[in-house]
Amino acid sequence: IPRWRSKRSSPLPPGPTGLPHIGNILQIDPEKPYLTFRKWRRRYGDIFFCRVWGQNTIVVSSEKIARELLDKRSSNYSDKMLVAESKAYSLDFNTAWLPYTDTWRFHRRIYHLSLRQEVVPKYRPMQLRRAYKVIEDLLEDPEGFEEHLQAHSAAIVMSVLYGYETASKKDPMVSMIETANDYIIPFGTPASMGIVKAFPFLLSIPTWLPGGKFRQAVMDGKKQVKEMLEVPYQYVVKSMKMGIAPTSMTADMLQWSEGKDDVPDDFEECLMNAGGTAFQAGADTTFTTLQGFVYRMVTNPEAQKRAQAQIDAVVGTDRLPDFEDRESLPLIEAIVRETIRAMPTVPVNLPHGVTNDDIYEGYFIPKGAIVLVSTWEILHDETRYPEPMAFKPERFLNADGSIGDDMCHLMTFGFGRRLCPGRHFALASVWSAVACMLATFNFEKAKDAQGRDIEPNPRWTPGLTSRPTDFPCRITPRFPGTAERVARARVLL
Ligand code: HEM
Repeated sequence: IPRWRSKRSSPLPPGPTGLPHIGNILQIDPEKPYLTFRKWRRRYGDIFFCRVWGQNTIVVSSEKIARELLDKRSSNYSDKMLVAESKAYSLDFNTAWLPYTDTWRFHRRIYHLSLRQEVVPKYRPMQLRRAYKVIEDLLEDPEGFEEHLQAHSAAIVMSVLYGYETASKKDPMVSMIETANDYIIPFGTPASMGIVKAFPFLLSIPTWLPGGKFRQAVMDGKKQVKEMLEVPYQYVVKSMKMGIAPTSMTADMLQWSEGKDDVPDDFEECLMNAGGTAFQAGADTTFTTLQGFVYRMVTNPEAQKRAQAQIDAVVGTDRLPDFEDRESLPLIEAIVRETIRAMPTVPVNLPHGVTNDDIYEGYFIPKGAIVLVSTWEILHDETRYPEPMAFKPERFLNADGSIGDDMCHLMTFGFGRRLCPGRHFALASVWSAVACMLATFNFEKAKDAQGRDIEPNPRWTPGLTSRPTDFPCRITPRFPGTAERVARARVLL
């Protein structure tokens, strides 16, 4: 592939040679792309160039370059590519796939009005109530922890978006959304969209031909997406008519729009789409982070004990931690940060599209390219984090035990104008669940029939988020009377 140059003849960043048409796709580890990027970073440096299905791709592995391009030059680095392809899949409802347009800006306005830092504290009682429910679920069925954390994350997000209270087991609304997710997640990756870009006939062949299975899946998926967007929205509209809708992003925005004259014509569609996006963006990510926390606790008993001792000293054993305690519990904060540093929830950031040709440090960055930030690589830089593979929450503490000012965990929420609008809410959800679980349970290795520890050897899920799964562990209450403690906390909430 010729390394083409700009008029000013600046070279593209260096990078691996690829094959015609498909580029470097076969060289990239599909499950752990950040490991391939690590190899290439060592060879080519903090900014390198590759092609994925003919898509020019710039990969950034340093915070300095990510900030320079995506934050400081954000007006040029906030677009999206594959716009026609995402439409073909009916994924163009999703904020994260929208190009840099007024529709996208209005989606961001919705999130800003309802999820900004000053607004999210109103959801704290709900977040705590949901954290108490996790304690109850773990008391009843500790082995099903993965399922409980997943249900918890979905519940908390359904509540903030729609004021919808999920039923305890297999909620019908959540199941419906998850069915749509089974379609959206595999189809929604840049690689699968790239396949359609490369072979557009896949979407037009009759369904009964062999390749037609693909087309059938897309057709079914479109129906599921439509349902996923409309049903929860209609639920809020109906609850509002009945005067029983609790506060939520959708209810607040419907109220906000009443009597306003600067509301766009497609307001309803935007609100539906913003809700659908935020469920997708928020439930799986929160679950992934909490699952990562459990794994780190099982494998790092010392860190766990120190955090529990701090909770016992600050909170005591009568009540449960609440947000008022947050500043007095620096170790909990440090554990959350280190959990995310050790395996960022989103290890490689979502693609940002380049609007106009640009030059960075003498390298040409072509219009139409996408920029990926390898967050995992930045957070495993051994010059910044010695022994990067070790779990050490104390990295984030000052010498006097107070929390330090390295907020690197925020990088897992992205950069620039596309930065995750749900981050304040998400971090509060994670904090409350982590603090409540550590106050009440020990997380230990499971034992085999001979009473020996079973070393957890999790599988890390591939995809946009990566979480440890399929590892056994033993979750036992730290004190007798935990159920009563939860019941008391519930009354006092
Ligand atoms: C631990 C939890 C979460 C993580 C790690 C996370 C991470 C991310 C990341 C990496 C992006 C892409 C940013 C970029 O392109 O630079 C993103 C975008 C987004 N997130 Fe989150 N997120 C989380 C929770 C949430 C929650 C709870 C919500 C809403 C309730 C949410 C809503 C969104 C939306 C709407 C976008 C698209 C933004 C855009 O393209 O303009 N996220 N998130």
